[in-house]
Amino acid sequence: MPLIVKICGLSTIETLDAALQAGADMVGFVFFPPSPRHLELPRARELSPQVRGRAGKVALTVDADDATLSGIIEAMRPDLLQLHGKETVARIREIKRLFGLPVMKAIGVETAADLAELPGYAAVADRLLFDARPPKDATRPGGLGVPFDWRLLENLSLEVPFMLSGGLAAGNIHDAVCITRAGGVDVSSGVESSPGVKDAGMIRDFIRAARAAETSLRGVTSHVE
Ligand SMILES: O=C(O)c1ccccc1NCC(=O)[C@H](O)[C@H](O)COP(=O)(O)O
Repeated sequence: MPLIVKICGLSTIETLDAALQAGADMVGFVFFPPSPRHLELPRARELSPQVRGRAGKVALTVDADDATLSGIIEAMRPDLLQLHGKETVARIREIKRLFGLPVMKAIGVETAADLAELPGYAAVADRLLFDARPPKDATRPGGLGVPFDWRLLENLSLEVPFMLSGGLAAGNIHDAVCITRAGGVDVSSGVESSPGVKDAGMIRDFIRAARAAETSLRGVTSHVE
């Protein structure tokens, strides 16, 4: 399966275009007011048609209520809901029932103990996203540009597809993919010149490096088989 590359936290026409032109498979939009990447609904409505079947549109929320989710879905018609808060298995089941959209649940990882909750989430989510567990005093639960110990995911066997995020950048994506064998990678801070400000050149470099990592991993595995 080809590596899925997701660029998250896009908020301008120019950088969204850079991600799409460079071949991003998914583009993410953040709906969380304390975030420097937060999008208001009119802006989401404006950017959404630009994606038009060129990539999967992902709406990222944090413990959003039904009315908030409904407004976002109406504004941008996402292909996937990324739930990046403390949503329980029961809440995910309810969101899927109410809105009929696939869900990617973010799991914060710092130690092996954080993987204990995986079976429950894997049973209900369509995808999982492993991100670094945020510090207790963080102002947001993700998009902090901090990696975790990828070796915790080594030899992970899951029925559901999973993606990797947290502090990824062009310079470390090769090791991240080779260690975790993740089916997808997700970046935000690593393609920004400052928090919330995406850089078109960094987006292109990241996608190029991710494709190179994918090719090199394929070479290794086909050699072993
Ligand atoms: O980006 C944010 O500001 C954000 C706010 C609240 C929850 C999640 C958030 N971002 C998550 C992501 O952008 C990605 O899924 C991923 O965590 C990338 O983070 P990073 O590359 O470490 O910035």
